Amino acid sequence: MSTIELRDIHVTFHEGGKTVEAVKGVNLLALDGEIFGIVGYSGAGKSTLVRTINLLERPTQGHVLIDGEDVTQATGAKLRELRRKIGFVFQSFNLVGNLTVGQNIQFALKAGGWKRDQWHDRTVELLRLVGLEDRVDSYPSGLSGGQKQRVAIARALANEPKILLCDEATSALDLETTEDILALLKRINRELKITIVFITHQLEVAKQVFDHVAVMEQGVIVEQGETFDVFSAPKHPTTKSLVGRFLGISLPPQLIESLPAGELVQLTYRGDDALEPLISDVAVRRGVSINVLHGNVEYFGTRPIGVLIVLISGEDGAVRQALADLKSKVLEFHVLDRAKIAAGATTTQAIDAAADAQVGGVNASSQQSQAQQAQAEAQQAQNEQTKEEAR
Ligand SMILES: Nc1ncnc2c1ncn2[C@@H]1O[C@H](COP(=O)(O)OP(=O)(O)OP(=O)(O)O)[C@@H](O)[C@H]1O
Repeated sequence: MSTIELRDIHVTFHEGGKTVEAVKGVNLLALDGEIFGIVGYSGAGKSTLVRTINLLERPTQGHVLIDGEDVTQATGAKLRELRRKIGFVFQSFNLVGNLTVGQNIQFALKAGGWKRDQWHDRTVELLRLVGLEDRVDSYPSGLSGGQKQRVAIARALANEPKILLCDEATSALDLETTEDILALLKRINRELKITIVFITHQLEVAKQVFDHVAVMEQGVIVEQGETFDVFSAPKHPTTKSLVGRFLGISLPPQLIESLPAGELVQLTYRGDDALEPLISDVAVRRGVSINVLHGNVEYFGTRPIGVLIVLISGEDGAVRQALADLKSKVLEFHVLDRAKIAAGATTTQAIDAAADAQVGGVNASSQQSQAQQAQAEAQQAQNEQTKEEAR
């Protein structure tokens, strides 16, 4: 097991006269034996950051500490030793096509200084670990995506690393194969006590295996903490958007036309909170009707996060009070733009549209009050001029 600490990491690229600050002052601590996830949209700087851990990318500034030792300046034998301690699994598997499965693994064993007479037993041991002992003589072209990734994982474990870095390791796989690979990585993490840093844009992955998670955007970590805490109460717009897209449930556009008048609202809540009694309580107390139109619950580890779309109808003042009651009790509360959904938008787009309309409304009303004030000032100037003329 190993801890990984990144202190104030910066990575700046200079390319074709342009400067790209891919990572800007990242601090991160992955604990001994945990699975630490980094999530974010494409271009956020995740790959660049994770590559600084084994110095495939040298930080422009900052420090990389493995088990408390500052390795940032490691070169030569020290660097080779560091890389041996850290396995790497890529999205595209990176197997050598003209070598068999066994030879791909032996390539790593040779690089790691294993004696030739140890290769066979070690290869069998590794392939057994990933459930592919019968494919030692197959070529990568004869394997499925999931099998290729299993071989890549076996190869990454060849030199008994203490740390495994996974860069979008499941992004090229279908859902079922993703689950198999995640289960394998989880087993490796627990049984071999290997610390894993896993980067992905898929919350489907994050929710299943990450102990802690950091959310990255434009080279900085915008939020980090225990996975359930971060995703059940997202604070930064990027985290909200990732969660919104993941939990987002859509209403069929045709449904909107047949809905009675009322406010359409999306509520996100901790799935172990009792939301149904709350909804009926609010409905009775405020004298409104609240219809549940759609719902979804996702488990982050063993803990659920739920999302519901409800329609609240009744007298205007009562609906406003009901909205306020619900807003104070849930994690996230969004009024949906009905027109957008009727036009085929997802609920995430409808939330954004409603928020824009609100901002527009504020602007519009402030523009209106500015116009009223200008009119009042003009009227006052006119009055004073009239008084002046009268004198
Ligand atoms: N070698 C490089 N030279 C110049 N710019 C680079 C280099 N590597 C990455 N970048 C830039 O750094 C930024 C972050 O890229 P990075 O690949 O780390 O992001 P990411 O979050 O991993 O995204 P993706 O999942 O799409 O790879 C991008 O703007 C990218 O174009």
